[in-house]
Amino acid sequence: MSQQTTVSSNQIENLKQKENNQKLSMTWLLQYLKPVKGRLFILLTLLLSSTGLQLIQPQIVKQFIDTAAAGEVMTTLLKLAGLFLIVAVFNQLITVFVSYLGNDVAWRSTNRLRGDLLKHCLRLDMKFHNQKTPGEMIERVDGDVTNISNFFAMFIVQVIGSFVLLAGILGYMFTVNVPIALVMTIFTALSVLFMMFVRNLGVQSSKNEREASASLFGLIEERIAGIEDVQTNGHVSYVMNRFHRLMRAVFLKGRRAWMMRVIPWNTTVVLFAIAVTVVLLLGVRYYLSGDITLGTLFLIYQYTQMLNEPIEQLGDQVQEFQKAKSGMLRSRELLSQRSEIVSGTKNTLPDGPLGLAFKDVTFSYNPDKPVLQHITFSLRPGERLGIIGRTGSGKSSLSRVMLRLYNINSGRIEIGGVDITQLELPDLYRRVGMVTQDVQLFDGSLRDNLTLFDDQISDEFIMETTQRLGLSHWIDAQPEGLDTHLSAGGASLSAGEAQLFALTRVFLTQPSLVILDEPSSRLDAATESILQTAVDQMMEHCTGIIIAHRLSTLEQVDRIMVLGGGKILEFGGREQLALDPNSHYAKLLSSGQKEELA
Ligand SMILES: Nc1ncnc2c1ncn2[C@@H]1O[C@H](COP(=O)(O)OP(=O)(O)OP(=O)(O)O)[C@@H](O)[C@H]1O
Repeated sequence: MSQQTTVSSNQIENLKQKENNQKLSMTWLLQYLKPVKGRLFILLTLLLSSTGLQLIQPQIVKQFIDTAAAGEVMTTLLKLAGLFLIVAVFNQLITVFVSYLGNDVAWRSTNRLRGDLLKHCLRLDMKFHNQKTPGEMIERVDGDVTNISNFFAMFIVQVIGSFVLLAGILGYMFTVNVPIALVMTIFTALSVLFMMFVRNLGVQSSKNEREASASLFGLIEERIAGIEDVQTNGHVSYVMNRFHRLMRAVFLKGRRAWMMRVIPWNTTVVLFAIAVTVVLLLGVRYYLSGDITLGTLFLIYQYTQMLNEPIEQLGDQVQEFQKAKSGMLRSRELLSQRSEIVSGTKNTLPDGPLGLAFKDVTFSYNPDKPVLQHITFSLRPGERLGIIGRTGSGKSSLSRVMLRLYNINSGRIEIGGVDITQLELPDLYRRVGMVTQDVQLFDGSLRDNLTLFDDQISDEFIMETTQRLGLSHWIDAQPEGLDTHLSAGGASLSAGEAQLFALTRVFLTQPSLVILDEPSSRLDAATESILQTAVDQMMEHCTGIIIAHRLSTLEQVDRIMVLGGGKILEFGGREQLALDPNSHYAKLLSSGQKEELA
């Protein structure tokens, strides 16, 4: 009951956080800029210098024109030309460095965000991961952040630079000619206000675009992961059909998002054309009336042209901002997802084999379909339980809830006398081991894959364990023994070898309670009997649960549980049940329905 309360309060918290996302989307990102504030400061200083130089350049040209028009000496003109060259080259160098530093700041800050997102995803519960494909997660951890990164890189450089340049141009123009300066200011203010106003126009469509793109990645990842099934079942054309449909959605949503982003830009282009015309007409009038020199007329023209660039850059940034904002919202949304599995605080499990108790446990993946119903049983430390039952009867689910991959709906599970919800998760995982039917290999050496990157486990212990479990001849056959590099995905192991591999992995951690889900289903009879003896020996030091399809796997267990439709049909001592002709177990044994269980 208490877990149900936790779930609903988590959901409420998620909703509240979703509401706050809109307000917080910029502020929370700033924390990622904190570690790079030194670089940001240098960036800003360079940027201001570059802006200053950009403002000076037309002034030199103005001097040059006025000097030439006044018929001054050649040396003054040459000096002015030389000065212009030096300022231009220096400015270019600063621009290159500003661009480098802008990208550097963006990468440094967003890589931390990528790391936080991945760490967060790895901690989210199975219910969340069941709903998301790995491809979709890649897009969310990397694609969304790349958008934010582009925004960081260019935003800092361009927005601040553009505003300073605009302020410099307009400020100077007021000292030259007030009416022209007023026209330029009105045009600039209109353009900037307009862009502020339409800033959010494309956020939702950009978010939709990213969602469509995440689905596309999800499809590609899922189908490539199941390539064998896709090829052997002739699914290629079906997959291509789905692919084209998703591509179409990406295209349509992308086009809409693009259109929403370019509207502000196009509008400012029109505004700019009008402004240039008015400024030029006024400039010519003042020149003809002798109020300004030819050099000043050029300066006015040049500064008007220079207004275009920062305004365009601001326009580009509005687009980038829209893309980035959708990325920020999605990243923030992901970070605010809370795992339903909350770690407890106790790490007080007793040493040695651990007892286990299920007390009226009910569990379902979806509310409408109960998977485990009122399960009550207990095992003493060191006892072994064999679980049998038809496909879909809930055997694997029983082991998943024991390891807190899912929270139960009601009831209580105790390991070593402690409610598992009160246990620290790392303590639970350290003491309880599970071998499932799926074995995942990671990119790394054979040793790393067996120890799961735990360098406390010695090579001698690995070799001793693999010898007992019958995997040593396979390791010996590898070119570099334990140092052999294994590729991710498991393509280099047969299904049976993978099962031996998984068993070795779990026994290397010396668990106090071990759950073996169909440990020998993919092994031949000879290997199975060798393995059986080894597993029996190793399980002498722990409590064991064996989920089996074949009754022969269960000859050494103390107790038997028969599951059916998520309920316990029978639970008792193996020998007593075997002797009771009315028991399910005895009937299965005598009728030889060994395969029918599977
Ligand atoms: N991730 C999941 N989401 C929703 N339903 C699930 C999920 N995993 C299993 N189920 C359902 O829960 C029920 C019990 O499944 P479970 O895997 O525990 O059965 P099992 O007895 O281990 O079967 P098998 O012998 O085939 O391994 C099945 O009806 C299955 O469809």
